[in-house]
Amino acid sequence: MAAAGAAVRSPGARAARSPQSPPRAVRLPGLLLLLAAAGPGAGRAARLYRAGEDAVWVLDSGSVRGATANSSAAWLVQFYSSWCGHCIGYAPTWRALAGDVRDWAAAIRVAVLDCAEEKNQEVCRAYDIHFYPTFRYFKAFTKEFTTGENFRGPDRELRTVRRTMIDFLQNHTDSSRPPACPGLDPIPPRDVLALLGSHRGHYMAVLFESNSSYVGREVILDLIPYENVVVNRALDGDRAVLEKLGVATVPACYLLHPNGSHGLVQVAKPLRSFFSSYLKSLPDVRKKSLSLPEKPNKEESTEVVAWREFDRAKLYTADLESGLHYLLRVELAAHRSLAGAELKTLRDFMTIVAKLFPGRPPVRKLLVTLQEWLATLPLDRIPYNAVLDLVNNKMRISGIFLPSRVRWVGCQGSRPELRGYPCSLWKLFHTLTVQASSQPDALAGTGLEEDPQAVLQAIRRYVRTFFGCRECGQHFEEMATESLDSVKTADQAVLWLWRSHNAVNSRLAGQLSEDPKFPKVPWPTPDLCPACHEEIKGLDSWHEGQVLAFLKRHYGGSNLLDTYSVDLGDARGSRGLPAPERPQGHQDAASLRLPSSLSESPQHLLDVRAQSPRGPRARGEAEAAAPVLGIGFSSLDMSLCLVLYVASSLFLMLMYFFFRVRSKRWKVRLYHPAV
Ligand SMILES: Cc1cc2nc3c(=O)[nH]c(=O)nc-3n(C[C@H](O)[C@H](O)[C@H](O)COP(=O)(O)OP(=O)(O)OC[C@H]3O[C@@H](n4cnc5c(N)ncnc54)[C@H](O)[C@@H]3O)c2cc1C
Repeated sequence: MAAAGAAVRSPGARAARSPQSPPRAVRLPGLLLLLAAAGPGAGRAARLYRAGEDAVWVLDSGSVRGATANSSAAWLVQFYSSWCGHCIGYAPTWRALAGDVRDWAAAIRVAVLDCAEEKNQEVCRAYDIHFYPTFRYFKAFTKEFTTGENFRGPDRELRTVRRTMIDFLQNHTDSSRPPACPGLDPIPPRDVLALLGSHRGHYMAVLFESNSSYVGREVILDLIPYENVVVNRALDGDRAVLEKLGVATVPACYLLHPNGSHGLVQVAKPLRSFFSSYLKSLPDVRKKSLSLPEKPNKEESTEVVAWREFDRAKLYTADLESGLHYLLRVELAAHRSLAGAELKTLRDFMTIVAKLFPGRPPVRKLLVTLQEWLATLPLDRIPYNAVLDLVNNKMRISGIFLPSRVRWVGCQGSRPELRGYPCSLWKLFHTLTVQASSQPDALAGTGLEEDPQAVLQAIRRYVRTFFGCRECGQHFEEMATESLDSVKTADQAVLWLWRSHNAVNSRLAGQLSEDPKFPKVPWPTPDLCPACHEEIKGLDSWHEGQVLAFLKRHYGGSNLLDTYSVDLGDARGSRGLPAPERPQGHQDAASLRLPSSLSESPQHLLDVRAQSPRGPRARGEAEAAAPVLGIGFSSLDMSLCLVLYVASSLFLMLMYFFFRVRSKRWKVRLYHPAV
């Protein structure tokens, strides 16, 4: 235990320091520059782990398959998301674990892969990663592609994970066992007696221990890279042997020297680190070269990201759009296809978003198109790629567009891994509840208009089903189960979310995921809303009426600034017009509807095939056709091609008959000039 503790200290200490260390920042006149490496879609790196600096193997889309397939070592990979608070909080433990088992690398390696990086999103989908962190074991010498075995342990404490690593190694068959991994099963105690006095040219250590102890196996693995020493373990069942060797308590280490002498090892404490350290420092015991995570050849590109000065009292379109981009193109991408309750959750959530999102017209049009498509789709399963095609507007329908990059403004973090997506999601959720209470008609015709909890329920189900941070989802669900029933009006829904968010803030205050520049305090702070705070009998209290009014102002469309928003270029369709008006309720949303022939066409295509006389088979084909989107053509593209092809063939045939008839007439004229 002390060994673990000692090892934990070194990487852990670094990790514990880092959150407090200031961002590498340079202040230039009027501009604060953050030095950050390239990263998750934002051109900013999520650097929870640093290749070559931490003992962790940092994998990515290009290396994960090569590393884990047919490897001579087993792997334990943590698929994480750099924005996920739990992953941030767990990073010191993971770094400490990797440092602690660094010497086991020839047998088993500790790795990470950041699913928040957009370039890794395909691979995370291939490995079926829906929530973060997800831990997967990969056996050595796997020939076929595998998504790995889920880590199963009572907790994620360092010692627990280390023990499961040992169990996993022992579960290898003899043929698939990493060649560098020594035998981990105990030898019969009597065999030790037979070895006494023999000369074998190297040290041999035997760890006597109880059946439940892991010390022996840990010491065996610790000594993998050391020459001139072999370590075995034996159980303490045979009292006679123990007495003969003078072993009074276990764990104990009996050492046979190369020259045939032998005796019990005397250590101050019977701990893994004491035994390992003793054996490593024996004369002539040397460390072989060790395979360790390499530093990348190229220096990680450090790019200069300008700090965007912003007003905390404002809401930024860029944050909301970046959040939508991440939600639709990265978070949902974790799901190969959507069916049943998942699909319904997405449908309802998109209905709420499409009707209530107060952003720029091209983005709202896109949301409406997506929502209408989802709402009218007769299929009970759709491939995610079909959603992506629509979001990417493969149809090139003018005036619908969602920027495909992240640009945080009010959600900037002082370090790349802080804030960002979860911050934007909160802002989106608050905006939705506020819009629903300010525009009572916005949801008319959706079937959700009568329900004051509709927006919160849609958010709740989205978080439970799709939000990658599973623990966050569970906490949110607990809050909803406890008190969401009390919400009877749209205003109460606004306040419920505000209260719940503050509860999360106070739970997370002081944790590693807290940005020191943006401390988690009860919000709105007195400087933002003096009227929200009052003192009742000496106690700081909220004036909820004022809070509600403040939230409606803060998350209202008129507080939304387009500053720093990604230029929509031609796609905007409203360039040169005054700044986009914020939605005026349902009327506005309706006016955004595309001509039905356009807005319905993707659905229509799937529809037509699904309803064809070939029934379910056609439905299957319809679904299967959508992945074509993944290589750049949607089913719609293909169908348009077909239509054009048929039309041009008809045209050519017409031309052919036309000229045939004319040439016949000429011939008649030539042969009968008098006619
Ligand atoms: C549904 C949900 C549940 C989460 N649960 C967890 C969890 O269990 N554990 C974990 O580690 N992380 C969790 N997170 C992430 C965490 O809450 C933060 O989003 C993240 O740490 C980033 O913090 P932040 O400083 O950007 O502020 P955030 O808390 O993300 O807030 C974003 C912005 O919202 C405004 N704001 C703050 N408080 C309120 C309020 N009460 N009402 C209205 N507006 C407010 C402020 O302008 C603030 O800058 C969760 C996120 C979401 C969306």
